[in-house]
Amino acid sequence: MPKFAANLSMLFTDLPFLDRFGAARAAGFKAVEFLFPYAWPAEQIAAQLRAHGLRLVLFNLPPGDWDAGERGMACHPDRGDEFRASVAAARDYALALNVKQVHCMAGKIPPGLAPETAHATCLANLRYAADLLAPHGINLLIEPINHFDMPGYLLGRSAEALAVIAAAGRPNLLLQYDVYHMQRMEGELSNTIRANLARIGHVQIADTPGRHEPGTGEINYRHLFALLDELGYDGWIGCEYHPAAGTLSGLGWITELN
Ligand SMILES: O=C(O)C(=O)[C@H](O)CO
Ligand SMILES: [Mg+2]
Repeated sequence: MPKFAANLSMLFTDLPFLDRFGAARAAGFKAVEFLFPYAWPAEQIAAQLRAHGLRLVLFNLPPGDWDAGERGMACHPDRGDEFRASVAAARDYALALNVKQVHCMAGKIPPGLAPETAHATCLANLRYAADLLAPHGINLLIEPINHFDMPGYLLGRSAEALAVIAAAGRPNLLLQYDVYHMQRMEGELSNTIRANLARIGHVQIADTPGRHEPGTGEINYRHLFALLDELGYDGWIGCEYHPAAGTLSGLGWITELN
């Protein structure tokens, strides 16, 4: 049976952030992930993980001004200092929270910038980040994100992200394969997973339309979970969906589809 991590940025959102850890454990999760830890001292989050016997498996580098619509800055040529500071901040939290994978959002292509320049900037920044994290045994992940939800995002298809990973030549730079985004952008889920398993460091799930729990839409998750098992995927699967009608009432898919 796959290992599922509760995404605390999308599940249990009726509770304050620090209360979501205990709720996830009570619901049966042994691991969690979320977008950003930076609004809380690492010690407060570590205390929640300890208190509930949970493992933190993923969070993101600081994304720039999220509320203003920024989604990372790795492809922004004029934000090098800020990017390097964001990597250091993520490294410090990852060490304090014993996290082995962090997600670097590539960013939206700045208006007027040639896409080739954005890609070259992103590549150089990812190499820098991967090298800073490697001595600590931390993987850096990049995730293609669908252009319906996030227009202008640099990486939209698995092939684009895999090309960046190949060009970077860093063994700790891996793919975050979000089944929801990939279904919306390209389909070919089984074949893509099968062909690229060695490059996939983390999987995330939601169904479409609606980005709700597995079983609510068009994706055959029973088939995909069996495939991941068959292929020997031993990473975590982040439950990154908006529950259709409450987190607890929407967890039945875990037993129904596995
Ligand atoms: O949106 C997603 O799928 C993610 O995983 C990012 O971390 C946040 O946009
Ligand atoms: Mg995702």
